[in-house]
Amino acid sequence: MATPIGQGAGDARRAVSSPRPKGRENAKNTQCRNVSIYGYCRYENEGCSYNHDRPSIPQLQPPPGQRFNVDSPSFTPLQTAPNGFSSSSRGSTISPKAANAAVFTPKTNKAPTLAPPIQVKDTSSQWATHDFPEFIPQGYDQSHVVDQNMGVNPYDPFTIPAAVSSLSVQNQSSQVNPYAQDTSSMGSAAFYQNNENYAQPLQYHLYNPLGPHRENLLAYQRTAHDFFLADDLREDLTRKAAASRQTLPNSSLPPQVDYFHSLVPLDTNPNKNATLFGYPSWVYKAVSSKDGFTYTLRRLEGYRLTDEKAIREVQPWKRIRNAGVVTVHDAFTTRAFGDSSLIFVLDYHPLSKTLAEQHFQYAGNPVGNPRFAANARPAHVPEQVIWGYIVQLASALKAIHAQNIAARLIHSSKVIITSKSRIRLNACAILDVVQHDTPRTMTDLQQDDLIQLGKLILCLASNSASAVATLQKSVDNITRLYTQRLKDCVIWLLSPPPAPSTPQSPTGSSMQIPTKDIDTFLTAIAPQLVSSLDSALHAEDALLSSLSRELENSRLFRLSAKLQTILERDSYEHNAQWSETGERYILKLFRDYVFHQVDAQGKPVAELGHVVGALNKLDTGTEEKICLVSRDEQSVFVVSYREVRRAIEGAWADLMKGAGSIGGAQGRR
Ligand SMILES: Nc1ncnc2c1ncn2[C@@H]1O[C@H](COP(=O)(O)OP(=O)(O)OP(=O)(O)O)[C@@H](O)[C@H]1O
Repeated sequence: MATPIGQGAGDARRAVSSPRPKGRENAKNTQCRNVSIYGYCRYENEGCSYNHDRPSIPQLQPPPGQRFNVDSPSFTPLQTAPNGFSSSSRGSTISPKAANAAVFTPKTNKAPTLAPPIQVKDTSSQWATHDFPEFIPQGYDQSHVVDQNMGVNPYDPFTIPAAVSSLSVQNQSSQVNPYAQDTSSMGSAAFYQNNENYAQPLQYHLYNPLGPHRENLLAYQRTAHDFFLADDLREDLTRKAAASRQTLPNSSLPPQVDYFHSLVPLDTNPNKNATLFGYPSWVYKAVSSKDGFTYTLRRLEGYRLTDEKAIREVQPWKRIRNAGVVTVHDAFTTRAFGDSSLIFVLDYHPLSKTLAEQHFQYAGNPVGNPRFAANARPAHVPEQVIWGYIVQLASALKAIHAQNIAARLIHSSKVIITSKSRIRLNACAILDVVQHDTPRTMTDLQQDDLIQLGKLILCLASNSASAVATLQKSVDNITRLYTQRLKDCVIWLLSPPPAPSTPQSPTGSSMQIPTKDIDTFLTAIAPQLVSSLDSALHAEDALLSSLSRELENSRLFRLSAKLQTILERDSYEHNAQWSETGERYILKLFRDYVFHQVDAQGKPVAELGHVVGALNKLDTGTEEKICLVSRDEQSVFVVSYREVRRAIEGAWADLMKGAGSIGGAQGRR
């Protein structure tokens, strides 16, 4: 435990090598002030001249009138169950005498918190009637024997580690402990308690970042990036979160549209193009009062529903769950906008852009889209990106055609980019409702999907939304910047499907004409599928790695929260353990050590690396020692992280014993 090393101040960050206390002539008559709570003076072997009286350690003796002999029951440790408790079943090798002997009951100063009830035969056994000396295991480091006068907990081999006892408190009160560490391996932890060779369970060593290591960098050379989520990813997620929370007070939009409220327009283009749907369309973000989630509402202005069956066309779309399709949730008509409008409820993907906004100059906007500079030229789309789009759209079409429906609208303004190179079809189900009475067959519509896909790829490869107007020329131009394979792919998609009848070859045998459908297309682009899958797996690895950094943050946050929950509580102000000589005083000093560092001139030091490093070492419970200095610089303690950790766990367990509920009144104070 904490070893006070006397008066004097020092740099709290200084490596610990404190001078030996000076002796005095009559020091032997004076009780050493450097004795730790375990009765151990670290300078004793180096000639400390103070008095180190300790209580004598009783040795294992037979009770009076008895001698140990071969028939004496030998001490056999109870078989330890995986949970660390002694098993009640005894081995068959115990002699009958041993079986009749009283159960060995360790004498401790404090009842163990979690020990299972031990049955003591109190009448028949002489062992129970005599004052049996305390059992000291061989090889036990006696420096841990406690000086009773120090008033702290003695060493007790049966004491459950604080972490376990806090667990027990948690279990007893059936509360969820939000600060609890993973206790899945506590069974083995209990088994190895106080063992010299005890290795910390693996979960305490999770913070083991692989290189490059930044420890040797100076504070100003480090960035928060070293410890937390990458800046670009964090900013992206934060901006998306902010966008999805955005509201528009005082807007002229209706406050309520069916079960949606808080409408915010996503459409910044006031010039509506009615050619795609046959109606001008508007897009809003809105919050559902059914589930509180944010959705996208696409409104077709001026639509009048004449046939109830039309709106039921949305049903099969609700079943489509594909990463390349914006999920359709519902459709309804409303008069909330002062007209008769048709509303489609879709998933909301914050800050998404359409392919047209991303890759083309906004052709339909004479004023110029504010997101693009007036003279901005669209950048050339790399072939790898185009293949990525093809694979995603092909996968979406596969899922759609498998449900015996068709996308019907694959257009650069109706495909959105939701994150880097991630696209989704965004106008599904709309034409199914609006053109409900179309005479076209499903096969025809599905064939048209492939042609529309070919046109979209052609536009992307030509960097122009109007490339389809000069189809042949645009196709010929593809090979200037892209491979022949991409050109072949576009030509195949644009070409009409083969005739349904199987023609006869000149020799009279039937010829196999390849069908034109999404399955054939997927087979043809198999190499691109593989490379796309590889890219997706790499992206997943990168995200998982980022996620693991956040995992550490949550662990450290919980540890820090635990520390702050324990410290500075009114109810503990007059508690001896928290006094300046008490066992838990070091927790206050440790808090100062971690968060209130000052330099030699007394100026605040705010070094994130130090905070993260110290909390990690605390969580791990390393044996590394640190020097804690009181604010008045009159007391200096040398403690290991392990000791601080134990003190925290003990204090936390005490706190939880008195807590009504962990998140309750006491917890919130
Ligand atoms: N599901 C969605 N989630 C988030 N944003 C969306 C969603 N659907 C569309 N948006 C955004 O709304 C804006 C308008 O979309 P819209 O489909 O109306 O495109 P547009 O270019 O305005 O086409 P049109 O000229 O046909 O109106 C775009 O910036 C788009 O990114």
